[in-house]
Amino acid sequence: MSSNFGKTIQVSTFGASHGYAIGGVVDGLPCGYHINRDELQAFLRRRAPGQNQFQTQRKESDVPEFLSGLVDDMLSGSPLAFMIRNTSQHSGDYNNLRDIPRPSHADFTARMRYGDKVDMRGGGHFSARLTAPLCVAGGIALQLLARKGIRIHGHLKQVGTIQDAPIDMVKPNMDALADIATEPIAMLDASKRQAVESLVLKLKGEGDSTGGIIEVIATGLPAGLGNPNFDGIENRLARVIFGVPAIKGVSFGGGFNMCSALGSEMNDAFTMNGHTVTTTTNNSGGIQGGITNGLPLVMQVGIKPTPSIYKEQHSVSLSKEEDTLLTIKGRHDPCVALRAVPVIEAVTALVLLDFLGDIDHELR
Ligand SMILES: Cc1cc2nc3c(=O)[nH]c(=O)nc-3n(C[C@H](O)[C@H](O)[C@H](O)COP(=O)(O)O)c2cc1C
Ligand SMILES: C=C(O[C@@H]1CC(C(=O)O)=C[C@@H](OP(=O)(O)O)[C@H]1O)C(=O)O
Repeated sequence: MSSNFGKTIQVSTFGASHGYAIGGVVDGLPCGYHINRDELQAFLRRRAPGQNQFQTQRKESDVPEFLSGLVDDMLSGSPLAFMIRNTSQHSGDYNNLRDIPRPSHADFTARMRYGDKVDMRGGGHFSARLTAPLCVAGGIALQLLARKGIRIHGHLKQVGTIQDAPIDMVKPNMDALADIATEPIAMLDASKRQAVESLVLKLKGEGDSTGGIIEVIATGLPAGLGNPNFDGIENRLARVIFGVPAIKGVSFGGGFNMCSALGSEMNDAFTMNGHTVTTTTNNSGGIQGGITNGLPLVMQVGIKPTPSIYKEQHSVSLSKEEDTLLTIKGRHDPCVALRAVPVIEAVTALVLLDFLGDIDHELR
């Protein structure tokens, strides 16, 4: 299983949900940057499991142990390697799933690809547990980008059918987004947060799950980042974002709403702001031709409902080759989108840092 991405900043993740540890290696980070470990840990806490009633009850502290590349909290320029020990595996919960695959998890396809010895306890290497190392690498990338004046924040644009207040795509209020980052339901509109809490608790009680849409915004990017035709900002973001489990779609700016609209409604008119070319709207989401135009990068990420639900489901017994009913155990998120906001921020930061490394010699 190959798990790596990046050109100037190369990231790989390793481990399995119920193995000894998970971790990552990041090559190409610059030398001599101080990393604020408290800030990094606070970022990891936003994703960590078992922190409130809206999440999986598996508790992991998710404290990374740095093996190389960080000396006295300073990046040393050599490959950054780290691991996070797993401490709360309940592997017995997965015994029946060796024979009866969970609908819409990776149990069946992993077995088709790798055979019946594949370790799928807790989702194995396919598990969202592997998003913790992404957040370690991405949390560091966010700190490096912040020093270049680049900010990345996300919110839950939608959970089930409940929609958050829209953001201004030309002048997003990044402080407001930063303020809600540690909310268990990262929505700007407090009344919608309450509605989502009720929905998620109701679904949890019923043994069901729901999906959502995360919107991530990056500001402070220079115009001119990205390459045609297969190596643009959208291309590389989509490749890495689809590496996050449960992602089913990525769109930019006006997204799919533009498909049924008119050009006269959607085109972003150019205008001068002093000596800078800008646009009056930002339906392009800050990207045209795969290249940044200097406007905020705006991206929506569609997330499916958690596949592991506690309702009885139809599946098959692989050994008996017959249809059967499945009831699962384990500790699962009723809505994975809630914990995925920092994950999408993290991978966005890694991809953007990778592009900036091409043009910014300080970041090499
Ligand atoms: C933050 C996060 C938490 C997740 N938690 C769970 C979970 O508790 N139970 C589960 O079945 N799937 C969970 N998933 C999703 C599965 O890992 C994912 O659906 C599965 O690996 C199959 O991959 P696919 O949905 O991309 O096809 C989570 C995903 C994310 C991003
Ligand atoms: C452990 C994490 O999330 C896990 C992601 C996950 C899955 O199928 O993706 C299934 C569950 O695993 P388990 O049954 O072992 O508790 C979640 O708890 C984590 O995010 O750190």
